[in-house]
Amino acid sequence: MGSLDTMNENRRGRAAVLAIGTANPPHCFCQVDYPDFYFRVTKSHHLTSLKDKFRRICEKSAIRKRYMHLTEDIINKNPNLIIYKAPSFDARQEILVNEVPKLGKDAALKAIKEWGQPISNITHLIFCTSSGIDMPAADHQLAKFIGLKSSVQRFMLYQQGCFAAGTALRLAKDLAENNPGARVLAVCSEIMVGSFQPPSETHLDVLVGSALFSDGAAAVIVGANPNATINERPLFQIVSAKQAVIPDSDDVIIAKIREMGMAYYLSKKLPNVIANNIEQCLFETLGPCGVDDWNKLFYVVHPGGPAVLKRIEEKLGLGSDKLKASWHVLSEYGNMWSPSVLFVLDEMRKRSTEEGKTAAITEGLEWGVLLAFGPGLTVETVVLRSIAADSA
Ligand SMILES: CC(=O)CC(=O)SCCNC(=O)CCNC(=O)[C@H](O)C(C)(C)COP(=O)(O)OP(=O)(O)OC[C@H]1O[C@@H](n2cnc3c(N)ncnc32)[C@H](O)[C@@H]1OP(=O)(O)O
Repeated sequence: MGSLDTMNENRRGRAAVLAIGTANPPHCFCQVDYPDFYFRVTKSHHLTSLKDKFRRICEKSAIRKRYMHLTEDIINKNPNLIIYKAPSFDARQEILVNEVPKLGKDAALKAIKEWGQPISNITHLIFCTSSGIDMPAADHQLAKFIGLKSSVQRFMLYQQGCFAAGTALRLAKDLAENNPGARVLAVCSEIMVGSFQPPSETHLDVLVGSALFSDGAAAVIVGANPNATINERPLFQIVSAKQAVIPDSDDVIIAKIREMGMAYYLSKKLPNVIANNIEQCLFETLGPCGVDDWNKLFYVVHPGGPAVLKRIEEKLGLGSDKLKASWHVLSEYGNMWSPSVLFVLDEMRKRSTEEGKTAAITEGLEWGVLLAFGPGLTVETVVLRSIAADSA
């Protein structure tokens, strides 16, 4: 691992995550109760074999609970939401353009509180969502909600799916390292009202998404040269950030925005395609530093689904606890798309605090990697260096 230290050169001036905040809507659904709820509110009782299949998927999902903005009341007020392919775009949009920035605000305010600096010190805003689309966009709404100054430089990343947090960290790193004094607020916020569909015998992938997807938002503050005199503390340095597209995988995740809302398709190949290509992404990033034992890193992996995490563990030969933060987020929150991987990052540093480790991550490891993936298939590989609380 010695040559990873070459990545440590010029570490002054390198961007770091300075704070993390997360938020969920108030309604919590227990996974064990969800099949009854889902088939009742969509008036699909008669589809008994589909319900049995959905129950099997829920049982295998490794999810204990999820949070959702969507309630029975909202569904009753918008009856087209439960008719497969019925035009319902306007009703979905109405909810999303209002709620996505609000949920983002809750996460952003938590991150800002932890950071402890005045909101006026934020110089850049990155907002990511695949839930709803409007102009002025969700970044503008969030800036108003939290009172960002009007000179803040905004970047809106729409429709990147589950890899968007990796893209946001990559962009935040560039901004923080190339604009002296920059403090970047990056927010990912998703609400599944756009993708909610009733069970359909002709579109079985809907059962998978309905069992896994959930709502959440996460925010980070990123900056270089943290100012210790005002108590700015780096949690994770962003050492490098790279995007790659897996060849011939365009058809593995598809999401089409249509009058029926988001029509998504999840190939059964997905867990294997990701797992078969993840080592190449790690080699390209960490191979030149001589890293060949993947167990010497800590992992912040998008909890796309249990099969995805299992296949990655198998392919990389990881010990059974290496992805435990991802499994935990999957269990307690489900797959929230873009914010998921930032929930995992948050979980990592919370665990280390509880376990009294000196480094900011479990197992006391200094070097780690964040892996976020989504449509394309696109993989974001972000190398992180954990900063020990006592040496920050
Ligand atoms: C949005 C983004 O940008 C990024 C994302 O995160 S997209 C979401 C990525 N995640 C996925 O696609 C889910 C990956 N799959 C899984 O995690 C698991 O396969 C699972 C939870 C769905 C099922 O668990 P499993 O241990 O594989 O159980 P398994 O018995 O093989 O499958 C259960 C049922 O689901 C069905 N199933 C699995 N994957 C399916 C798919 N993609 N489409 C339709 N049905 C599927 C199986 O056919 C099976 O049906 P039967 O019980 O009738 O035989």
